[in-house]
Amino acid sequence: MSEPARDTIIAVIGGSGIYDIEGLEDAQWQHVASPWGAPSDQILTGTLDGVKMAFLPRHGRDHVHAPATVPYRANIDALKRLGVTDVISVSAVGSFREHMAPGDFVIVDQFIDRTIAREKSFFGTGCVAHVSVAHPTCERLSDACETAARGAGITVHRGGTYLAMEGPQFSTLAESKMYRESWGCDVIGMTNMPEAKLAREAELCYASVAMVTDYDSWHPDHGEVDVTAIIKTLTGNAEKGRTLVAALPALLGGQRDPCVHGCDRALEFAVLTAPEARDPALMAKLDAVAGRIL
Ligand SMILES: CSC[C@H]1O[C@H](OP(=O)(O)O)[C@H](O)[C@@H]1O
Ligand SMILES: Nc1ncnc2[nH]cnc12
Repeated sequence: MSEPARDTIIAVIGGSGIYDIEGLEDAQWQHVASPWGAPSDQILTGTLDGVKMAFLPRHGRDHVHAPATVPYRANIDALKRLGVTDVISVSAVGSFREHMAPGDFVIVDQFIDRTIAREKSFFGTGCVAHVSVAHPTCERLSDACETAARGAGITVHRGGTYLAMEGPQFSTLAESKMYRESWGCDVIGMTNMPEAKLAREAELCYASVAMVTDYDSWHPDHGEVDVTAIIKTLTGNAEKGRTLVAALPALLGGQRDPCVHGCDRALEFAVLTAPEARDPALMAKLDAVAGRIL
């Protein structure tokens, strides 16, 4: 028997320079408690064009969380607890490609995860699970982001590999050249991992909209990466991002069928630990993320 359609709830995780979204009806900042710790901030909820929306500033409204200390698990768990179905990450990135210029948007579809000091899974001792992240972003959701971007007149590149670095320092020249020339990466940032992996474990569709703010350090005609210039580019392009987000409810609709790519069933065959051997304390923490299958 086919699964019934359910309410769409779109979450936007706003990155550096994006601390709010406008135009929500019944907007309110809500505290959402999570067994995985405190999320980055309260979550703004409301409706846009009749579709439920949630907004979470990844670094907090006052930008208090560094890339390595963003509470990624609490954030994804809190969104899941709110009933979110679709997560759109909006991030600042450096570019490794001449044609992906500052101000352009890239709908990322692959990642290389070079982060080293972050909690990357909801699972572990007492409940072991392995999900596939071969295709870490949702094509259906990425399609909507691309359409929204094109409709907003944004120069958008569909597909690209995002190098997730630990930071908080920017890359050395040698690293930048290696990521670009040997590893074939297109953009670089510090936050989409483990966020995308955790979204998959939580059976949420995830798309990554990356706004190019700089050319990292490889480009011979551009100087070192400078955070002031990054924020200036971000601020100058914030309106584009807002227009993109505002178009999403109409494109995604208020009801959704099961994801054709299976993002919302990622845990179906993922848990290996025998039911009788599962740790009750961990099982309790997994109530939102994995409640559907546990
Ligand atoms: C402000 S420059 C570096 C900072 O910006 C990006 O954050 P986000 O992905 O949340 O937009 C990048 O990953 C770094 O964390
Ligand atoms: N060059 C860069 N490296 C890492 N994160 C970034 N965020 C924006 N620009 C970046």
